[in-house]
Amino acid sequence: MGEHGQEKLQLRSDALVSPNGDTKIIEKHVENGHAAPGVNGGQEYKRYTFSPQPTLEDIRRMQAEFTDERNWNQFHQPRNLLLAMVGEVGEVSELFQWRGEVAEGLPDWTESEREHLAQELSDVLIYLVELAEKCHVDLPQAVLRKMALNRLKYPASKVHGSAKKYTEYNE
Ligand SMILES: Nc1ccn([C@H]2C[C@H](O)[C@@H](COP(=O)(O)OP(=O)(O)OP(=O)(O)O)O2)c(=O)n1
Repeated sequence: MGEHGQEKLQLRSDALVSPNGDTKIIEKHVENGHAAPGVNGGQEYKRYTFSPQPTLEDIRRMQAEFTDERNWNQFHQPRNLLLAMVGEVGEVSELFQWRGEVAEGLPDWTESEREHLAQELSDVLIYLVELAEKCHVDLPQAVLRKMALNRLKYPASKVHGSAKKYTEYNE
């Protein structure tokens, strides 16, 4: 591939599709060097990826240590954990409310707003993982089973490019 071709490829991999469907070239949407190829509306772009650690089991164990050290297990029954998680979801919602739709990567948010969001999303995850533990749901395996079901319910060949719910598709 010539120099020109490489430049085109670079531009394409920097393209991001905004919520209204326009493809934009943006300067910064992947941080910490994590990136994987993705597809959005037929366009290739760098998909944001996570660090591999901690695993869900790591998070479950760390939260169990946190609650044991404080003798808080007595308060952490399933219903309380569910209410705590929903409360934290509300805190995430507060960060988004009245701002209108935002593009992937939250380009207009300050570092402090991003950190606040990271903290609130972490609270949701921590309570979700502990809720699953206390309900004896093996969350990593349950997710695999559920994703297999989702693939059966929404075959890519049938639903490609459509966001309709499965009940809206004619047999
Ligand atoms: N009884 C508790 C209280 C807190 N936590 C842990 C899990 C959450 O990650 C975090 C929640 O702490 P807060 O209830 O203080 O909530 P925030 O951190 O969101 O603070 P604020 O509500 O002031 O934004 O601490 C916990 O496991 N059990």
